[in-house]
Amino acid sequence: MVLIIDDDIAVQKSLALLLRQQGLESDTAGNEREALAKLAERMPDLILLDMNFTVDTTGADGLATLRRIRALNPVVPVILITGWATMELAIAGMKTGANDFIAKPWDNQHMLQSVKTALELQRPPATSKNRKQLDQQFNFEHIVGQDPAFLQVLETIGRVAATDASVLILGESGTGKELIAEAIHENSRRRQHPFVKVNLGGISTTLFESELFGHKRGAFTDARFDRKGRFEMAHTGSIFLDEIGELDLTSQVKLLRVLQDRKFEVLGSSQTRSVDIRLISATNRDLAEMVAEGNFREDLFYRINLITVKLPPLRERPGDIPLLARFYLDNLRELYDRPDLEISKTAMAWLQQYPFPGNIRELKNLVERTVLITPRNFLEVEDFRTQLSATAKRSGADDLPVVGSMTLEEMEREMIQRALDHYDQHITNAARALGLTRSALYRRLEKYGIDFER
Ligand SMILES: Nc1ncnc2c1ncn2[C@@H]1O[C@H](COP(=O)(O)OP(=O)(O)OP(=O)(O)O)[C@@H](O)[C@H]1O
Repeated sequence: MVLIIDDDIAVQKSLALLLRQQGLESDTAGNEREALAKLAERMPDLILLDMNFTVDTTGADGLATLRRIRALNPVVPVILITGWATMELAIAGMKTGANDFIAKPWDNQHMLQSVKTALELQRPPATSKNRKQLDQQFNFEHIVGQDPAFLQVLETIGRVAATDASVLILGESGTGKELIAEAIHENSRRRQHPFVKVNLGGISTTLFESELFGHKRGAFTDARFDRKGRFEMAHTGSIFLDEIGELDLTSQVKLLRVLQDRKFEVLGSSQTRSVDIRLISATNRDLAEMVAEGNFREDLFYRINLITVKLPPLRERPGDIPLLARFYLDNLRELYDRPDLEISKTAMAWLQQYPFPGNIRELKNLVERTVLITPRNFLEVEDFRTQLSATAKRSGADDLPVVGSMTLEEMEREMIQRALDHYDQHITNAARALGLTRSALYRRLEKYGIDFER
C-alpha cells in the first residue's frame, strides 16, 4: 500500500488513480496528524509526501513530517513531491533520508518509474553469492573478476539493473566503469533498446546543448542540418554520461532540468519533447568533495546517485590479476593464432605485485604489447619488465631537449601533437599512448588550441 500525504484533494485523487492503474493500492492523508495516525495503524510499503502540503508554502511542514516519519520508521521508502521553488527543501529532505524527489508538475511516467524503483529496491539484498551463482542469474559476459569487493559490485548492479534507478559509478581511470555501465543496461528490461554513451569530458559548454538535445537547421550559425540529440537517441533505452564530474556549472543546470522533468527542447525549436531514459553516469572525481567545494550542484548529485557503485582499483584486488591476464592471453592466442602462448608462474607472481596505476586498462595494454613484441610463446618476467621500462625509457633522459630550450608546457603541446599525428587524429588511441583519459586530452587540446578532426 502507498500512502499519499497531500492536502490537495485533486492531487490525492490523481495520484491514487495513477497508482490504481498499475495495480497499486493506496490510502491518503490530508495533514500530518492524519498521516501519523495512519502510519501507526499500518506501515505502508511507500510514502508519497508533498513538501508543501499545508497552506504554508515554505514547505517547512513537509520536512518536519519527514523527520517524524523517519523517527517512526527509518527504512520505509519516501518520495518527496516538490515545486521548483522549494527545491532546497527537497535536498534537505534527501539528507534527512528521503529516497527520491519529483518536481511538480510531474510527468506520470516518471512518477511511476520512481515509485516502482523505490518498491523494487526495498527488497532485501541477497546474501553474498559466488561468481558462478551470479553468472547463473545475470549476464556478465566479458567481465572478469571474483574478488569479494568486486563480486559485491556485480551483485549490486545485478539487483538494481531491473529497476529504473539512476546509477552513479565511481572508480579510478581504467577500472571498468564503462563495462559495468553496459552490463547494467544488458541486464535491464531496456536491453533491446539503445545504449547511448556520451563523454561529457570532451564536450565544451557551447556544444553541450546541441549534442545532448539536438538542434534544428539554422538554430545557430553552424547548424546547417537538423541534428538528433543524444537524449532523443536514447529514448526507451539507457543513457551513459561518462566523466560527469567534468561538466561545468552552466551545463549542470541544463542537465538537471531534463533529468528532473524528463522533458527538453531541441535547440531552435519551441516544441517540448518527453523522453523515457534510464540514467547511468560515471566519474573518477570525488563528487561529494566537489559538492562541498561548490563545483558540483547538490541537487544534480542527488538526482544521479540513487545507487552508487564504487569500483575497486586493481591493486586492491590482486587476486583478479591472473584471471584478467589469462583472459587477455586467451583472446590473443586466438587473435594471433599462437595457441602456445603462456605466462610463466614467476611472471604471473610479478604481475600480481605490480601496482597498476592505470588499472585494468594498463594490464590489458601490457599483456598485449608484451605478446606482440616477444617472439617466444613462453612469457617471462623480463618480457613484461622490458615493456614497462620501454614505455618509461621513451621519455628517458638522453632524448630530452637541452635544459632551457623548452618549457614543460611546450613539451606537452609537442607530445600531444605527435601522438595525434601518429594515430591519425584518433583521440582514444592518442590519449591512451599519452597515459591520459580522453577528457583530459580534450581539455589539453582546448588549452593549447590544437586543431583536430573529430
Ligand atoms: N572486469 C573486467 N574484465 C575484463 N576487462 C575489463 C574489466 N574491467 C575493465 N576491463 C577492460 O579494461 C579497459 C578499461 O575499461 P573501461 O573503459 O570500462 O574503464 P573506465 O573506468 O571507464 O576508464 P576511464 O575512466 O579511463 O574512461 C577496457 O578495455 C575494458 O574492457
